[in-house]
Formats: sequence, structure tokens, C-alpha cells
Amino acid sequence: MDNAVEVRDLVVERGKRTVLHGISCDIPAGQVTGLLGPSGSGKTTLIRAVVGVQIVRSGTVMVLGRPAGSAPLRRELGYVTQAPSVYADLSVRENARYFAALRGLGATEADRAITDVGLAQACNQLVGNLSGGQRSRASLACALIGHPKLLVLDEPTVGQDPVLRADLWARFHELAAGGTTLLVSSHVMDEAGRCDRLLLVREGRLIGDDTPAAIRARSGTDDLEEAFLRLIRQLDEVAA
Ligand SMILES: Nc1ncnc2c1ncn2[C@@H]1O[C@H](COP(=O)(O)OP(=O)(O)OP(=O)(O)O)[C@@H](O)[C@H]1O
Repeated sequence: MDNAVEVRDLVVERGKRTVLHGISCDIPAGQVTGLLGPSGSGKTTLIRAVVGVQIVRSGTVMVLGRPAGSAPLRRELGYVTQAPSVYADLSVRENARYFAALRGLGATEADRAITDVGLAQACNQLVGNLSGGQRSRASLACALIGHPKLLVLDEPTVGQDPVLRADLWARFHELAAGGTTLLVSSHVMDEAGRCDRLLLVREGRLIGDDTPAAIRARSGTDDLEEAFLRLIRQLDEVAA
């Protein structure tokens, strides 16, 4: 399968407002696709539609060949929300073992995931006593358990120091090289260049869907933040 996710004409309303205005895009399998855009542009809403927890007004979202939200996809998909979804009163290891058990897996798989996110030293600490960055890595560890085919990560690097951010991005690419598809949202443009492909969202519309190199070439600048601004200006000029 070439595309892990196919979105067609997706319209979503939240609180009586249209927040996605007919988005269509493909997310290729085995790559890291970045979802970038300003705060409130609709990144989390699009992610929720891919994960299958968002009521949609119209359009379709197919994930690994099935409609988003289908029961068989639960085992194929790892999702990390912006708010860490781990139990504060359990240790990192207890959390990981709990999520492993839910997938019918054992302690080895749980410990592997903890090591993968660089939390082996903190594995016996209660999640409630971790820093914000460590807590989001604990969440990521739980999502990695069972080798999901699609990993959807909503701002996974927020609160991480530069060294850890670099380590996490290296890990994302290792996972992609092993066949995992990753959809990673960020509003930090300096992370855009680390992605294989970019989806640029603004005000609920897709304004860019290409490789970083192609987006740089089209906008005539190496700086992806500036490229994003130029794309916006071009669209504003066309609309005026
Ligand atoms: N529960 C909700 N009810 C009503 N409107 C909502 C709700 N959640 C989000 N919205 C609105 O939907 C729009 C898109 O929000 P979304 O969370 O998808 O943006 P985002 O790009 O992920 O933002 P951020 O980077 O700040 O997380 C925003 O205008 C937001 O105000």
C-alpha cells in the first residue's frame, strides 16, 4: 500500500463553526509526514479525524485501507494526544506494562518501548513526579507498544530539550525506515525540515502538501518559516 491515509473533501464543524473546509491529502506509508500550521489552524482536528474520534460533516478518511475509526484499526494505530495520557499514580514501567497487557504483550515489549524514548533511568518513578517533557515521553512509550503501523503524534516534542528533540526525531525516522507511518504535528517551523513530507494548514485549509525541498524551491527560500509566510501571501494576493 502506497498511502497509509487518504483524506478526501473533509469538512468538520466544531461548536457550529466550520474548522476544516474540504481537506484532501494523502499520507504516504513508511514516511514521516509533518502537519504544520499556526495555533487554531485545525491540526488537532485533522488528527482526530484520522484517528477516528472526530465527528465529520462530510468527506472520507481512509486509514490503512479502512474507514477511520474502524475497530480493526485500534491495534494498528498509536496515538499520542497533546495532554499526556498516562496514569500519574503509576510508575513509567507500570504504565507501559499496563498498555502492553491491553495489547496482549509482556514486560519485554513494555521495557523496550521505555528504552526507545530514553526513559530507562526513570522507569520506576511515578509519572506524576516526572517533568512535563518526561511525561510526554512516557505517553509516547505507551503508544509505541505493539509496533503500530501508523503513529499519530500531536506535538510530541513540546517541552523537550534540543538534545532530546533531536533524539526523538532520529527515532521517528528509524521507525519510518522500519515501515511505520508517522503523522507528527508541530507549530515549530524549525521541525518542518526534519519531515519527509509536509502538510501546511492555515485556517482549516491545506495550503501546502509536498516535500520540504519542493516547498523551499517553489517559494524561493531555504527558510521554511519564510516559505510558509510566502505561500500565505501568495494566496492572499490571489484572493484579493
Ligand atoms: N471542542 C471544541 N469546540 C469548539 N471548537 C473547537 C473545539 N476544539 C477546537 N475548536 C476550534 O477548532 C479550531 C481548530 O482547532 P484545533 O485544535 O484543531 O487547532 P490546532 O491547529 O491543533 O491548534 P493548536 O496548535 O493550538 O493545538 C479552532 O478554531 C478551535 O477554536
